Amino acid sequence: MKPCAILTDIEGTTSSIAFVKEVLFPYARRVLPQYVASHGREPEVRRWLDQVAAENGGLCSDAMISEVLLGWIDEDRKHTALKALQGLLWEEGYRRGDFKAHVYPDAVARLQLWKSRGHDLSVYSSGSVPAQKLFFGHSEAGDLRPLFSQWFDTEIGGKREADSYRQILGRLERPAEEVVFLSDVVEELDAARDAGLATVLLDRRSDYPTPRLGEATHDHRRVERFDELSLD
Ligand SMILES: CSCCC(=O)C(=O)COP(=O)(O)O
Ligand SMILES: [Mg+2]
Repeated sequence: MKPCAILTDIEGTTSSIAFVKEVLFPYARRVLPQYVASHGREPEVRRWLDQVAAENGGLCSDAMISEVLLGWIDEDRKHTALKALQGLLWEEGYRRGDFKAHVYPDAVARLQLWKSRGHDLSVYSSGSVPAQKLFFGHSEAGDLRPLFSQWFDTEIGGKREADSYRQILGRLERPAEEVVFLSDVVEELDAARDAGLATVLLDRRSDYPTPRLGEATHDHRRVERFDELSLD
């Protein structure tokens, strides 16, 4: 088979939702107020804090901005500013070895196989690109960053918007029919398909105890594990 490109989501697809919700988010919640107080004047941090303040009626203190961000963590908001800040917060935790990122063993094995067969692998996640690189650089299976050639986050556009996938196709320099998008979220797959990509729903039993079977809820190809997915 001609080598193709695989574009994969992270949370719920290569990796468990529980790890993100039970390890990463509580860690970010715990360290955020102190981090904002200590690093809030650094331009890379200030840029995002100012964006949050402006979008919330011009919040006038960093303590108020922190409160908004803590609320967004609890709501699992996929806001670009929050995601960028979370990447900065997690950096020290990964470096200190406080946690390693979860990646399902079936995903690791299949990604390695596809890579060895010449398929091109890229990531598209709501997590910021630096957060994605930390995640795969400090995974339970070791440093998986060399598997991936390109990384995309919501700076290219929202994951439920077809235009984001059109932008990504331009960066991959491939026709849509050569690209397969893997995700656990039906609305993301709908948007990718609108842009012409092939789509596969990852419907992992540990994350989604009630199977999202076809017809009534979606009409994407559905698998529960990466090793059910053959590209050949
Ligand atoms: C890779 S950063 C940690 C996960 C995260 O914060 C996130 O929002 C992941 O969302 P996804 O688009 O990968 O489902
Ligand atoms: Mg996901």
